[in-house]
Amino acid sequence: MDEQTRDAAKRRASESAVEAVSDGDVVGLGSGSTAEHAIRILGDRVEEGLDIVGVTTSFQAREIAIEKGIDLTTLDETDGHIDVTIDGADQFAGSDLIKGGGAAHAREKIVASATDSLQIVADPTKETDVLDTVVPVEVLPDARTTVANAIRELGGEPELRWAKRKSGPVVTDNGNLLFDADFGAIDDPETLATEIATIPSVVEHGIFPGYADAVHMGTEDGVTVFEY
Ligand SMILES: O=C[C@H](O)[C@H](O)[C@H](O)COP(=O)(O)O
Repeated sequence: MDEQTRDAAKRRASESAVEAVSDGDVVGLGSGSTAEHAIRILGDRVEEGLDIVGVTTSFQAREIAIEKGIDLTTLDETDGHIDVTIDGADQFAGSDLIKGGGAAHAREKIVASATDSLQIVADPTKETDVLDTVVPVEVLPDARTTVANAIRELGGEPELRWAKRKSGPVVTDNGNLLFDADFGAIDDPETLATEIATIPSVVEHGIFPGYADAVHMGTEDGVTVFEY
């Protein structure tokens, strides 16, 4: 699938997911290139009269939402409740997800866990039978060596994520560092999720076991919707 076809598939997935949003909803706004389509489409609907407020998951999502004129709020103001969230994923195996390719997974998990209905938008390159892409792990900077050792003890190979146009590591929106940890095929995502979460000073990791309520997978000529 070339980049243009893939981008069109991402947009089709987003058009489908936006149908899950109703007037009056508090909407979680995800991060990444696929969720960007969804935020832009929602912005167009708001201009046509759709009445929603958004809760953003990253600096990126906030910038796009502001540009598109979507009113924003916070989880503190909505009593920790979100009706529907539209977000992307790096991989999905049924309702199990790996997220954080854009380093936004900590805020994304806060928003997802506060959400009644998590709608995932993806293109076909994200679908897999068994999760096997790297797991992003956000850590407090002082703990990078101890967390790296603990990841190795769990069978993973951690690599500090390096910035592309800066000499040094990626620093998350929360001011932390990030490992991409290669665990190979992850047969039991729920157990690994719990094990990584219990490492001291891990802020959040990118395994979202059983989180998706629906995955909208854009294809070359349509959309396949998986509901869980
Ligand atoms: O941290 C980033 C998020 O988890 C994204 O939703 C995920 O990486 C998918 O991004 P994209 O739609 O650009 O592939």
